[in-house]
Amino acid sequence: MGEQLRVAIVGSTGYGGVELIRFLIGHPQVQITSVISSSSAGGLLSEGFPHLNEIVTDTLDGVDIELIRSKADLVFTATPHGVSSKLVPQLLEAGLKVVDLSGDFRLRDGSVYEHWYKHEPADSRYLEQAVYGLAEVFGEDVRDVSFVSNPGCYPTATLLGLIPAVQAGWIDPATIIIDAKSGVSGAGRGLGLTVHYSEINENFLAYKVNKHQHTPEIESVLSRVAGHEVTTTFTTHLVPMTRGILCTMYASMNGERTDEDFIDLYKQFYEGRRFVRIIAKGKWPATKEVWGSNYCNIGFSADARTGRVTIVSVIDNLVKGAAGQAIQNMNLMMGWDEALGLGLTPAFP
Ligand SMILES: NC(=O)C1=CN([C@@H]2O[C@H](COP(=O)(O)OP(=O)(O)OC[C@H]3O[C@@H](n4cnc5c(N)ncnc54)[C@H](OP(=O)(O)O)[C@@H]3O)[C@@H](O)[C@H]2O)C=CC1
Ligand SMILES: CC(=O)N[C@@H](CCC(=O)OP(=O)(O)O)C(=O)O
Repeated sequence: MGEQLRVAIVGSTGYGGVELIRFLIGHPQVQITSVISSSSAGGLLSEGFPHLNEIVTDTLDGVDIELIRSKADLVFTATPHGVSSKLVPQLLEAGLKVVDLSGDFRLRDGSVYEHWYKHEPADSRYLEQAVYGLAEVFGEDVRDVSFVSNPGCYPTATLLGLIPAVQAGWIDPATIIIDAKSGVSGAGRGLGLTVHYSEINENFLAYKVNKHQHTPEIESVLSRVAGHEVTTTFTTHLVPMTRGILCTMYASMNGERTDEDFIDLYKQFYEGRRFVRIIAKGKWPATKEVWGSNYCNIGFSADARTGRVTIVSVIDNLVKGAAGQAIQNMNLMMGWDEALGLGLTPAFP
């Protein structure tokens, strides 16, 4: 075994951060050399996360660029929107490789970011430098680069489900409707009324309707694939479960297609990509089939009666939607097998 890559995690006390740690502990080419917290430096990570007791014994470092530079070669920034935009440029200037999990570098146009995220955008030089890491589609772009912007959780499930059909011209992009549902860990570890047990338990609600910050990310990628501007209706819902995203997507078909046609098209598109699984005809993906794993499962029904296709995709928001895809991107950046360290089997039941 060659020398291991030294990795630091900023935001290691958040849900994305601890999920990165869970996978990176088993990564054969990586050593975690710094777990970082802006509010608990000097404390033990495992104090707040007893599931890591006697597994991770590290003391939390503060956010100190010089210290990070001395300890690490690559940094995962699992930090909130508005924090990454300021922090990542400093890490890049220090010569570090970066995979950012936030939304701060996913949109090239700073004014679009400001409109949807309500934060000041990052400097345009760094927005231009960021490579969008939807691994199964743009994985080649990521090879050998030093800065990857990890896709959003909803866009990952949505785009993996839509891109092959849009690229083939089998659906009319103008008719796409995306009906997305997420478990509450998608909102992070911070406390708030919407994730309060007594308010989300036995409840089910739509939120950010026509205002969700992932809308421009989905539209810009679909526009890139379609070759013309695409707008979509994208509605998010909160489900009383911990992990998982399920997206149901509808679009009008161009021409007559069967379920088998869609299955064949998608199997061909994702050939050799181990983390996308196309479900057999007549079956529908469920979030439990991907729980705790980096898989995305996709199923179809092409309806001759309405001329529309229904596409359903599922991911674990914390894995394929965040930490897992970030590690997949690191693997691609380093020229390694994309599945390294990503333990393939979902937890069931
Ligand atoms: N949860 C999910 O399913 C997904 C999340 N994401 C994105 O990943 C990022 C992390 O999300 P998630 O882990 O859920 O969020 P959490 O709220 O659980 O964690 C964020 C962490 O960031 C740290 N942090 C806060 N402010 C600062 C700061 N100024 N400097 C450095 N660190 C700071 C906090 O730790 P401390 O106070 O210890 O520093 C906190 O634990 C976000 O941008 C989120 O949008 C992306 C896809 C899916
Ligand atoms: C359930 C829930 O609240 N989900 C979050 C998902 C956003 C997220 O995690 O942030 P990114 O934009 O970095 O992907 C939301 O809808 O805003």
